[in-house]
Amino acid sequence: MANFIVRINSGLFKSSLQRSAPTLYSKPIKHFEIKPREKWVIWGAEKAKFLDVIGNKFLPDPPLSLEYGLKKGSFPRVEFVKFSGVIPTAHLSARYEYFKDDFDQTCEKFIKDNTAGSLAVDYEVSKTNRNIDLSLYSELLKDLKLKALEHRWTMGLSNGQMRRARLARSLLKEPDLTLIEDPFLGLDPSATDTISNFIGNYSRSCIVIGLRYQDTIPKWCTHVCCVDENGIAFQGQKSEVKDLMAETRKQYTSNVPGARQPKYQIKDLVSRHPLAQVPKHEIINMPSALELKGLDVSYKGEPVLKDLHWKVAPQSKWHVKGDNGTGKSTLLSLLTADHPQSWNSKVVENGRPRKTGSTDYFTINRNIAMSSPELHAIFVKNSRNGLITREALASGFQENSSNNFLPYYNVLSKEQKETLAIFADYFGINDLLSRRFEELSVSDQKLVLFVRCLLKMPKILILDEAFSAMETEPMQTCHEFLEYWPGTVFVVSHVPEETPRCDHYLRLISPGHYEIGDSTPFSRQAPR
Ligand SMILES: Nc1ncnc2c1ncn2[C@@H]1O[C@H](COP(=O)(O)OP(=O)(O)OP(=O)(O)O)[C@@H](O)[C@H]1O
Repeated sequence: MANFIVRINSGLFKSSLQRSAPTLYSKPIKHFEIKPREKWVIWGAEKAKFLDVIGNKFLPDPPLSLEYGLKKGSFPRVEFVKFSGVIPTAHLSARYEYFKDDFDQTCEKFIKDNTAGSLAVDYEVSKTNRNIDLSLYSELLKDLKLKALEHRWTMGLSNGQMRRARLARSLLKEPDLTLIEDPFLGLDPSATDTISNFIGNYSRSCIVIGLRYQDTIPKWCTHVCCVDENGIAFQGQKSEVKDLMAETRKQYTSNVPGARQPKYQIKDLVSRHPLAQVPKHEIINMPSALELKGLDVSYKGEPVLKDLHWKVAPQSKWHVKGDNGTGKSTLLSLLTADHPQSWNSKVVENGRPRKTGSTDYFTINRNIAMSSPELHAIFVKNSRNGLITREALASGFQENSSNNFLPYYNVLSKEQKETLAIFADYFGINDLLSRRFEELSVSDQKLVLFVRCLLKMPKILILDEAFSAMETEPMQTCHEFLEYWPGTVFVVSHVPEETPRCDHYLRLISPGHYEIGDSTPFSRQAPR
């Protein structure tokens, strides 16, 4: 067996066999090599593309310029762990409506990934004949803190829980090379430590992770490869490239003045919001935008939210905090009526209790817009059918549903088209409008989803991990914009740098335990 895991020698890469197909980078990659026991971080805005290169997703030219150090004749076993949402295709409502048949598998089955079945029938069909190493299975469950979730339904896992399950599922396949993009996004600090320590100590597969310029490089990392649109910018042992990294980080994470030169100003955008013209004294006298009067939510008798009292004034900005699995998404899905227990007189909107018959899903959602990992996953999936960015944005005007992808731009009124154009200009996404959503960088996709949820001028804006995976500059533009936004805002975010300024916070701790308070600026997170 060769003494390397993967190696590139003078390779150009293409996405198609066609002669005229453009190459991924203008110049060949001279040399890149990962040896056993090395722990690499692929670093920078173009990390996803480079992970795909070393994961054999592009065609190397010449063919042997990309090699895997395996026994002759065997295929490289490469696993990609991508965390774009909960189970792809699961909209929030599907997550909470009990066990639609496409998704009704337990966490154990999801991780073992060798049979398919449905609650509709009482037999299962084998998907593979691979042998599952049951001792590895138990080890992964223990190390990734999944034991208690083993018999739970996969659809009901929170984002953080699902990430750990996905990682276990990939590693159980005993890959030679495991590629993980942004392994820490959306994780609370203790889950971040769990996953980071786990990856650092794991020795049964070579794990390579992709991180953004602004991310902290984990202590266990031995080598860094910085990539940009031209390929490898620099690479080497972490200690050798330390200074280059500091310089690069400074360059990319500071605002580049003049890079975006919008024709419009924030006031031109927010003045379109119905609350923008309402004087302060009238806002103060309005009923609460939302009030929870002792809300309880449980799953099969297990409480998640218990006796929750919460009053939200119009125009206030809230940071909804809490460790993975404490019920943040459950709470938000209740607000958007995606949760079966949403018809609850303990939920009071604008002074009116929400009882069955008193309002409906569409009326509620006329005033709410959101960006969330679930929605992101659905957009990526839909864009495989050709959804372009302009249409992705236009769908933001759909009054009643965040989940409608039929072409809509041509149906928009003149005023709506103008709003879309002004927002696209301000956020610097004009050049993306005719591109397919799926082709955009993850950072641009997130930016488009953010802009999309502003367009219908919602009274309530829900930003669930809306800025994770966004590059610093566009994120700062969005945060600055939110300072002037006249609607009520709920933010869910685990990372201080990704959290826009909020006036208050609600911290969910455990069922029946929560804290409400005024936000203070975040202290910076301790490095991992
Ligand atoms: N349909 C369901 N059936 C059973 N349990 C569920 C269901 N939906 C959610 N849960 C459980 O309820 C708890 C709260 O989940 P929720 O997704 O609301 O947490 P969260 O705070 O948003 O987590 P994260 O930060 O990881 O996104 C979790 O333990 C989750 O496994």
